[in-house]
Amino acid sequence: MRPYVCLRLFSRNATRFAYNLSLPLPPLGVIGKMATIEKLFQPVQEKLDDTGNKVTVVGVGQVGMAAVFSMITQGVTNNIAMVDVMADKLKGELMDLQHGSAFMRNVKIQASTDYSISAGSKICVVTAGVRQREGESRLDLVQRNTDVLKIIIPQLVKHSPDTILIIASNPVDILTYVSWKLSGLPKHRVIGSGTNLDSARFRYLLSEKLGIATTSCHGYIIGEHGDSSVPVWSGVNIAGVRLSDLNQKIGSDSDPENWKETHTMVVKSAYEVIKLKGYTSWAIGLSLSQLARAILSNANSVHAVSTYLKGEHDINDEVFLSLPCVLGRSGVCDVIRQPLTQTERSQLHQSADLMAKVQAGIKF
Ligand SMILES: NC(=O)C1=CN([C@@H]2O[C@H](COP(=O)(O)OP(=O)(O)OC[C@H]3O[C@@H](n4cnc5c(N)ncnc54)[C@H](O)[C@@H]3O)[C@@H](O)[C@H]2O)C=CC1
Ligand SMILES: CC(=O)C(=O)O
Repeated sequence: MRPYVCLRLFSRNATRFAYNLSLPLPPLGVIGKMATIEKLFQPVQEKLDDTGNKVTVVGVGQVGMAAVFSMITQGVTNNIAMVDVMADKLKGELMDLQHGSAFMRNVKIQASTDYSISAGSKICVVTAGVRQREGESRLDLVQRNTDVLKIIIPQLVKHSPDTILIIASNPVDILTYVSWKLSGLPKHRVIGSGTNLDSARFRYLLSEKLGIATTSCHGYIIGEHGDSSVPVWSGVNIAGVRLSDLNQKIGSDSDPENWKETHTMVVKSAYEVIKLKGYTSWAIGLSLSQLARAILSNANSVHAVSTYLKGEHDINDEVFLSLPCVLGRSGVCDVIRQPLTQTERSQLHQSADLMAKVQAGIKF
């Protein structure tokens, strides 16, 4: 196997990059014997490579690169490995980031088509696979992306047996279930990006309607990331003031103010962006970065992510859907027991039934 060459000898305390170059390079020791470098440094001890916060991102397409860019510019990690099947694309993305090294804070970035580069990752984010074309639903991608995960997941677990998987590839809830099955990891270490994105879209749209900051609008979308997602109108609040106390019909068909439309817009969001620019990337990249930060910093913060749902809200199937979860260093620590209305509960059950039906048709 070709060596991975870390260029840190040439850029001490700057951003560090490695790539499995097509030509074998001399080992580090040989580079280190260059006269100028020998004159510059008095070696005291070997440098440690482990930063304790390594994240691997599989798939350097629109979503993967938005996630990488968010994580390194927001200081979530300073140790990223990127894996994809397209060697040229990988190298191009690596070089492009490398040219930004003067603007970053000592980030180590590696890229390879070989999964050994992912070894020792605290988190592996999976964004590989096909995306929807205009008019396609997320569920239309299920078998194609299951086949992609069959290649990826065993490799990730082989090289990082203690890792936490964050799945973003669609249909994300089904593929989180597939990853859990393929990985053999405990359920708290397999997480789908789920409705963290839908909830963010919801909060943004509420903020536009109310004329206040997105961060001051509190509310969760649960269930499926996508068409059957469930808005928890009963919990939407501003500074603890529940909108459902002000408008008892909020979110229902009979609401004269038609707040339901806000959720409809959330569901349509991805389709609209895909129609306009071909894909969605920035918001999911930021969402993945937030989830990685929660885990790496052991934040015990609450996020709507896709998790193992059997036993919650009387769901009997082995499905992964989003509920608000406490995320920390070991993955999902708690599922928040939201009190749901009868309508919200029955919508969640419909999502679960749909997931179970789709899962039954998957060829592993
Ligand atoms: N969960 C969410 O909220 C969101 C999920 N997505 C999903 O994320 C996925 C990726 O979307 P984009 O980045 O836009 O697609 P893209 O086509 O830009 O990138 C996909 C990448 O996966 C790579 N890939 C394919 N097979 C692979 C394999 N076996 N091993 C390693 N890499 C492989 C491709 O070479 C490509 O670079 C899609 O399934 C999309 O639907 C997209 C947006 C939001
Ligand atoms: C594509 C997708 O899943 C999203 O942007 O919500």
